[in-house]
Amino acid sequence: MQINTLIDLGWNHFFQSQLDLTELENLLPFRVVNVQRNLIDCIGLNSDYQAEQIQLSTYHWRNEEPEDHPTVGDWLMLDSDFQPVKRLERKTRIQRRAAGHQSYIQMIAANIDTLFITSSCNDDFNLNRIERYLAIAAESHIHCVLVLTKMDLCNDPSVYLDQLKISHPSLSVELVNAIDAESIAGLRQWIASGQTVALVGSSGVGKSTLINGLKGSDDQETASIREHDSKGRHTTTSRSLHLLPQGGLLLDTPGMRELQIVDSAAGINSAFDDINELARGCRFTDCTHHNEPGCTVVDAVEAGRLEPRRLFNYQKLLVEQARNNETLAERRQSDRALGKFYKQAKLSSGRFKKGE
Ligand SMILES: Nc1nc2c(ncn2[C@@H]2O[C@H](COP(=O)(O)OP(=O)(O)OP(=O)(O)O)[C@@H](O)[C@H]2O)c(=O)[nH]1
Ligand SMILES: [Zn+2]
Repeated sequence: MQINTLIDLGWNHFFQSQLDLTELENLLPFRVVNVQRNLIDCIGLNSDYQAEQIQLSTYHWRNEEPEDHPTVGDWLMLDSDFQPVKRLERKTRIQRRAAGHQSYIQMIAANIDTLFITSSCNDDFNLNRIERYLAIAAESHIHCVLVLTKMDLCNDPSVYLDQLKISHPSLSVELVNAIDAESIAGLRQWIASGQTVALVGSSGVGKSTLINGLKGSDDQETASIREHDSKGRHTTTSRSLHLLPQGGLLLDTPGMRELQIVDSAAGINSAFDDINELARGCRFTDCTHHNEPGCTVVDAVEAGRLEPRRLFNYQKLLVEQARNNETLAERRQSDRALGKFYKQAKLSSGRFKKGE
């Protein structure tokens, strides 16, 4: 697609408002489209308003924390020699804390507007996994759309749609055959011009098929951008941020594809706000909703107003999150507590089943 304005690359008021007049006049915003080892590819408009791809070294950020290094989706401000001056604050961020290292945060992607949680209409469909992705997105207030693929291979998609209606009545769901261009056309409503969408989901659900379908066969994004680096060499790298022919951008990196761990309790609590709402009535403020007296969450499960599966998944994600944020020494200590949790959870689920 032709890049005419920065808006085509996802620029908006949030980024512009971080600059003063002098910076606006003298610096060029470039968006990071790929990061490999010590090299960063970014696209922006040069001073003649021509789209240009630049390759930078990460040297400028050598003394900064890993989370402050540029990641795919970031906006960088460059001077007229295409040298980095600063990185703009991120609107949203997907990050991962390296297991066992409380301090090491690795950025996976930045400035995603919408997350396509991809699942197929078969055995891959798993509400717990969908909730895990919802919690990751909630951590950074990223809007989610559930894309259910392989509808053509499924006799009765209503089996899945009905489950979603009960568990997640307000979640937007798109049922598609990822191989069929007409079928995926409806997804475009979620990828408006200047919007950045990322895909997550298990291997084989159809993420690559969707990306290729949305990009279309006439892949002109390479042709319309001049490639240039500081040494004037041309570079060809496969990008992680793709410009779509109708506008909008698709972010696809191995890190996004492997996304598993929910990093913050805030994300989990926000994705399970119904449980938090119920928990306000619990007698104890630190109620774990297992077997404490006066627990309104357990009451809701027993009364059929909350799925036991959903409560268990919430508790499991919180335990996992806490464990991921521990140092190795703390982790050994808490392994015993984790065993206790599973025992307790098993007892509770047995109790719920009896009550059904
Ligand atoms: N019939 C049908 N086949 C599909 C659909 N979506 C994907 N497939 C097929 O499923 C297989 C896997 O699809 P991919 O797009 O490679 O899956 P992926 O999610 O990118 O997998 P990873 O690269 O491992 O993450 C391919 O053979 C696709 O052609 C669909 O909606 N209907
Ligand atoms: Zn409780």
